[in-house]
Amino acid sequence: MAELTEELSHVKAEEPGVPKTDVRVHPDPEPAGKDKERVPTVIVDDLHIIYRVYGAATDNEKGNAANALMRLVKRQGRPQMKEVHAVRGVSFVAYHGDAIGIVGRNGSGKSTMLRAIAGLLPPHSGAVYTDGQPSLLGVNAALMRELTGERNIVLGCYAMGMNPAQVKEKYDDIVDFSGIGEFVQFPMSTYSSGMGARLRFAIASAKSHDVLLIDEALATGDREFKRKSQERIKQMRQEAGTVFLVAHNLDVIEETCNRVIWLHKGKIKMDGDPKTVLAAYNA
Ligand SMILES: Nc1ncnc2c1ncn2[C@@H]1O[C@H](COP(=O)(O)OP(=O)(O)OP(=O)(O)O)[C@@H](O)[C@H]1O
Repeated sequence: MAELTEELSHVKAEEPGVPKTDVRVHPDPEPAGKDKERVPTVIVDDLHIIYRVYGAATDNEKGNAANALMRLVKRQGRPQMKEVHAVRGVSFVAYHGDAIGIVGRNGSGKSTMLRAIAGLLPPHSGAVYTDGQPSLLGVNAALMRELTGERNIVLGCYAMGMNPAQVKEKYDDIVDFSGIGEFVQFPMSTYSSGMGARLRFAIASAKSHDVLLIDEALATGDREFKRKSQERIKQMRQEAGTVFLVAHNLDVIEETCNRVIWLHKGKIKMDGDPKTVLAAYNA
């Protein structure tokens, strides 16, 4: 741990041409953890993520029925490849105890950045350094729809590294927290999207995470569930993890986070305390 911390601070010190942030209100906010140690958990260094989309139409080849039919008759595919530059040179450091809200308009790169921090998308250039295992909790996180909630809880807990005794100990708490009641015995394909999201959040938050990434998970819950999940996030912060939260509901971000990063067209537009950043974002 000490070695990694030293290595991370070394990397930060060497940053060459970063950051290209428009505004840094408070670039290194005080960590919210008990010990107030400034231990970096995530360093994002001039990160670029580019998607390659194969078979995309060229600009002069509009996607209409006549063109599609012609290609079908000629048995032509669409060999063209287009690039979408979703994250463009993002740099920041997150610390133990931070709960960081990520805001931005649709398509600004929020989910892409979370997936990159989780290690699910390789950087085109730049790098992400994490201290500990990041866990991404998204609305579409992979639980198995054809299996019952019960089985998904067990599998999800195993996937997070729990042993059978720990799963047994946490099981009732997960079911209670999710509020899905007797639906736990039904396949997840019978759940509403809100029920599925609640169960995913309950599973993921049953364990303390080094770095927990939450993508819109709170958006689908009802008022009571939102309150409970905010409490749980606060608790996870105190347990010294780092939480990233992407949500369009700015009230949730303001109440839950101690720092907000505003992404705009793949770049950081502002990074600082929630009140200041959200006021600018709303302006
Ligand atoms: N799998 C993909 N393949 C190609 N392009 C993608 C893919 N996923 C996202 N993009 C593009 O990358 C850009 C950023 O998308 P991203 O989903 O990260 O934005 P977002 O801020 O999370 O949006 P939203 O608020 O709508 O969820 C968009 O232009 C989007 O079209």
